[in-house]
Amino acid sequence: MSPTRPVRLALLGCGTVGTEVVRLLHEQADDLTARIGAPLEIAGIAVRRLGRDRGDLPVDPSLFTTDALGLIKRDDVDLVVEVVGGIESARTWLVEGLRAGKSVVTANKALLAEDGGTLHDAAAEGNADLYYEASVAGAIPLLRPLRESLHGDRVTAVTGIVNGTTNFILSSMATTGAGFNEALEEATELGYAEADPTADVEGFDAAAKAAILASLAFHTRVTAADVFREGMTGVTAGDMASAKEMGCTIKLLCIAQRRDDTVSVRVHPAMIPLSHPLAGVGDAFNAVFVETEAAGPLMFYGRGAGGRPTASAVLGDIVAAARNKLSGTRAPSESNYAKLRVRPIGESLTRYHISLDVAERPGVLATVAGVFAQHEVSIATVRQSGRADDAKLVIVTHSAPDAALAATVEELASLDIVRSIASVLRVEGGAG
Ligand SMILES: NC(=O)C1=CN([C@@H]2O[C@H](COP(=O)(O)OP(=O)(O)OC[C@H]3O[C@@H](n4cnc5c(N)ncnc54)[C@H](O)[C@@H]3O)[C@@H](O)[C@H]2O)C=CC1
Ligand SMILES: N[C@@H](CC=O)C(=O)O
Ligand code: NA
Repeated sequence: MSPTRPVRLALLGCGTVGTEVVRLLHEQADDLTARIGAPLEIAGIAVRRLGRDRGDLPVDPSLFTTDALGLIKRDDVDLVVEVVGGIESARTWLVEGLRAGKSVVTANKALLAEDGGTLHDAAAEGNADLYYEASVAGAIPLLRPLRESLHGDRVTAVTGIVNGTTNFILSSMATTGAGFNEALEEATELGYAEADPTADVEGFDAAAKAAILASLAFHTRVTAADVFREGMTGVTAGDMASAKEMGCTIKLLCIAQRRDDTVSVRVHPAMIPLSHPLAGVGDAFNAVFVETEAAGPLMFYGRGAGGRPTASAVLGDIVAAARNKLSGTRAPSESNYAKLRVRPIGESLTRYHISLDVAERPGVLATVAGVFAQHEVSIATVRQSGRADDAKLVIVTHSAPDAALAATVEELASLDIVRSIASVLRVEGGAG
């Protein structure tokens, strides 16, 4: 294309992120033109409903259309920017655009984690770019470092807080004692939550991000179905209080680890010591540790959710894709040569914090300890409190295969002397 002709983009979606993309395109138009070497122009904006009052959004109303596919197919569209979300329609749009040689910028982690392979294949077919920095950890530049800067190194682990909504809720529960519903409502108002916040609180959103991170880090296609997922709706005020007593807090973590030629990828709430760097990551902030063989530990921190921070990442990708268009080049394509086996959760090494209500009579502790021994799970600490019917045991284990820990908990639950299992939490980072 001629360097003087504007680069024209089809914007799909004008919600929390889409409106901020429009604003940034408007506010930074001159700088963007200088950085790209040609102006960026919005060719059209696909929305669900026409005629909605969009306040002071700096855009010509005639650009709105409800025909996303028709917009993508237009000859004057160079780039497709998708900030709608969801799977089916988005997949159709993006595959159509990529196959036709239109580069794509998307924030859609759900689609990338479910069927990223189809998008990457379509990008290769159409010789187009597929950028998705906003899909994981919002504004934080994380995917480009994994996709480019660290390609001379071997990543061994990626651990982090990658969901802003749940971090906002857990931080509120830990610091102000706010209730779950109240904190979720506030996170939704602030534009952090997904259209269906179940995706946040049940860990689906973090699991999608974990799959994307693991795919990039380990040069292996990892999908959401490969990720062990447990949400944070089971975390109670009691768990938080118990964590506090032990000098810990609770965070929803994404953990992807390489061991030999296998990887494990999991998302679950975990107890971590207050001295752990992730413990201090509050509000809707995200933080991700990347450990590599040569570089050692790297930490990425910033805003993982919210319209404007996410739009920043989208704009960065738009600039990269527009520059490539103008110079007739393409970003590095998908790297999935390693094809490592994904280990099931049962094979992952974890530690458990188990809180039990038990009968207070001689031999109870020995019986409980015997169950751990039988499953070859070693106990790190035991605390007993209360008397008579109120006796409570808090046990923290050493690291063991998750399957052995789960079997231990199952057997404990079946004992007469165990009145109830008050909580089971995994432990990370030396807590306990
Ligand atoms: N809000 C955030 O903090 C972040 C969001 N994302 C992702 O960005 C994407 C968009 O998220 P939000 O802006 O928060 O969602 P949103 O729900 O605020 O916006 C989506 C917009 O798409 C529109 N839409 C639905 N169906 C459509 C159709 N057929 N044609 C055209 N428009 C249609 C909706 O009316 C809505 O305005 C999602 O994939 C989300 O996972 C990624 C990172 C952060
Ligand atoms: N709902 C997500 C938005 C960003 O990806 C979150 O809360 O992190
Ligand atoms: Na990012």
